[in-house]
Amino acid sequence: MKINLIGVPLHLGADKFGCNLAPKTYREANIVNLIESLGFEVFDCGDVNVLETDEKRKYEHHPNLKYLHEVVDANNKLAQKVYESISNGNFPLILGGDHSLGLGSIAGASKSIKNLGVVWIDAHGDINTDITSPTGNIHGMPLAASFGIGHEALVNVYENRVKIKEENVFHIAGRDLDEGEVELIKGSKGQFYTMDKVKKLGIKNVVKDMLNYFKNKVDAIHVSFDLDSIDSLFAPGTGTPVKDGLSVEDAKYILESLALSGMMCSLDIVELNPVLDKDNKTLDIAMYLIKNTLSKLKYGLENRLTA
Ligand SMILES: NC(=[NH2+])NCCC[C@H](N)C(=O)O
Ligand SMILES: [Mn+2]
Ligand SMILES: [Mn+2]
Repeated sequence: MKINLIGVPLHLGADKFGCNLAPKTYREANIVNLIESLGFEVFDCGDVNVLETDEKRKYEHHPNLKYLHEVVDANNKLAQKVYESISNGNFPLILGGDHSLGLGSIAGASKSIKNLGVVWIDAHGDINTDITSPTGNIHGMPLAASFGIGHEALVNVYENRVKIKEENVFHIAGRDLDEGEVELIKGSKGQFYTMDKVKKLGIKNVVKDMLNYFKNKVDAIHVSFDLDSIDSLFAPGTGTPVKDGLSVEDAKYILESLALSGMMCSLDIVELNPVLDKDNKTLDIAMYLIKNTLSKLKYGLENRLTA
């Protein structure tokens, strides 16, 4: 198994410059060497090509889906890379970029894996639609679109089908939810462990619930990690920071437990904004989490084979 690095220099889904620079920042911080030092072979697939556009064309395709055409195009390309990586027996590590890239990751992973589970770790719900979104930023919509709720252009990214079952979604660390998102969660078949719930239960119990929930339920799990799930005090370098979030150790524990479970097939690390970061704090956290998570992947594979 190789690790496939896939960079997604996309910020149009966030409508804020900066997170498009993150893939370059990770490479300059020697992410490839870091992963190789864990004993993995790394193949860097390079960056997904993002179409050029400009501010004036934001609403060209839809009044509340900014840069719709460009975001969909980038996700179609990403989905193909993720699909190829997994179907070749490799592990795609997707480096964002804004979180709209979850559309493409999940589309690609769910083409290889029939019954895909998704763990979405995020201060935000990312379950808005063009109707409920207060901003029109597509990075607030990818999770809903993946389970079939939202504009058809997002739901049908890459392939005309709903990518995952709503009940296969496990969301952790929500604490900045919009009205429409709260409504959707109320009637949802997905699992939503908000920050309040995390604090009440403790992270160990959250992870226990998560692993039990997915046991015998899904074929594999795609993990989508938004760095703003971490408390903005520790991780200031994101476009939409929120306080009172996960500690770095909480995040580490969630991710390493998923790696050790043997169920994780792919991983997004999103929303690093190097322009907003302070002393590389957020970059360092991201690198630390990537290193620790991947270092546990091998044990996960063994666990899977012996299970
Ligand atoms: N991936 C993210 N950081 N999403 C932030 C979304 C913020 C807000 N809920 C919106 O829909 O615009
Ligand atoms: Mn997000
Ligand atoms: Mn977020």
